[in-house]
Amino acid sequence: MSPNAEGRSATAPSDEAGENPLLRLRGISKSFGPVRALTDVDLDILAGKVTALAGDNGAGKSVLIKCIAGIHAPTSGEMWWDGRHVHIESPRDAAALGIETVYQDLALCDNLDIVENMFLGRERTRRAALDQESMEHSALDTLKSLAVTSVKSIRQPVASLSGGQRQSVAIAKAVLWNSKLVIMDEPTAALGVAQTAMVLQLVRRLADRGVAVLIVSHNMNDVFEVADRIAVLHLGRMVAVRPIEELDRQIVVDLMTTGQSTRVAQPRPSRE
Ligand SMILES: Nc1ncnc2c1ncn2[C@@H]1O[C@H](COP(=O)(O)OP(=O)(O)OP(=O)(O)O)[C@@H](O)[C@H]1O
Repeated sequence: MSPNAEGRSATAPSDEAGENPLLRLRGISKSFGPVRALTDVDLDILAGKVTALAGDNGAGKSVLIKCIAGIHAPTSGEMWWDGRHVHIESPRDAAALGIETVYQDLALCDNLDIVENMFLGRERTRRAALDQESMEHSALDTLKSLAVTSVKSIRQPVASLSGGQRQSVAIAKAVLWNSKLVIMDEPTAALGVAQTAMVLQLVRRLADRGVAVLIVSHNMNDVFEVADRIAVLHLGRMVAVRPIEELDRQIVVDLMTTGQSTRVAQPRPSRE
């Protein structure tokens, strides 16, 4: 991760809402040869809030999260992390800042058990040997702190876990490593009703601990269940970033499909 090119101590432009975002994106564009995947995208990601990233197929959601995760380099645009100008040039840079991305199928290694997965690449050692006891304790404590009680043994290979349990372990891993921003790509896409509810509860708990969560989802029920705010991409442009109270499903669908909506949100019961 390099400081900004000019070496200036740039601070982020201030936000209209007066909140200091954990991550601020301004003017992010990304082209692949002649294909313009993102155009001039602005987005603030706030600690303690779930931001849902919505958009039709091909709108640019994956490209945007990959720019944040250090997989794609934006063609232009700027990013601030906690008020500091940054260039995230690799997944390692993203990890060093505290950004964890949970991809639907790639989050865990099937052949390893829960503890091994949670400590993969960051194993604890004691007297030149793996400190299994300490890793088991920490893994168990973290799962308990998130009220994940459905796994039988933390020494189970993750291949034997249900989809919801796998997502839970991936979320617990982010908590264990003190991630500040957790990006989740379609976390409930392969899950049934009960498991979806469990994972959404965990997403909420993550945010309630002060973690910023960015969740990509096509599922409007999930989005309205868990998100505090929704950002909508349309053909690579950010057409709206609004608190959930100002939106309803029809507005989000209008924004996703046409890039605009003239509707006013219908009042609905609060989530509490
Ligand atoms: N590596 C790449 N090379 C060329 N074009 C790409 C590449 N990755 C993405 N694109 C293009 O960028 C645009 C945005 O793609 P992206 O995958 O971000 O969409 P998405 O919103 O995630 O869609 P979906 O919901 O279908 O996953 C698409 O037109 C896509 O074809």
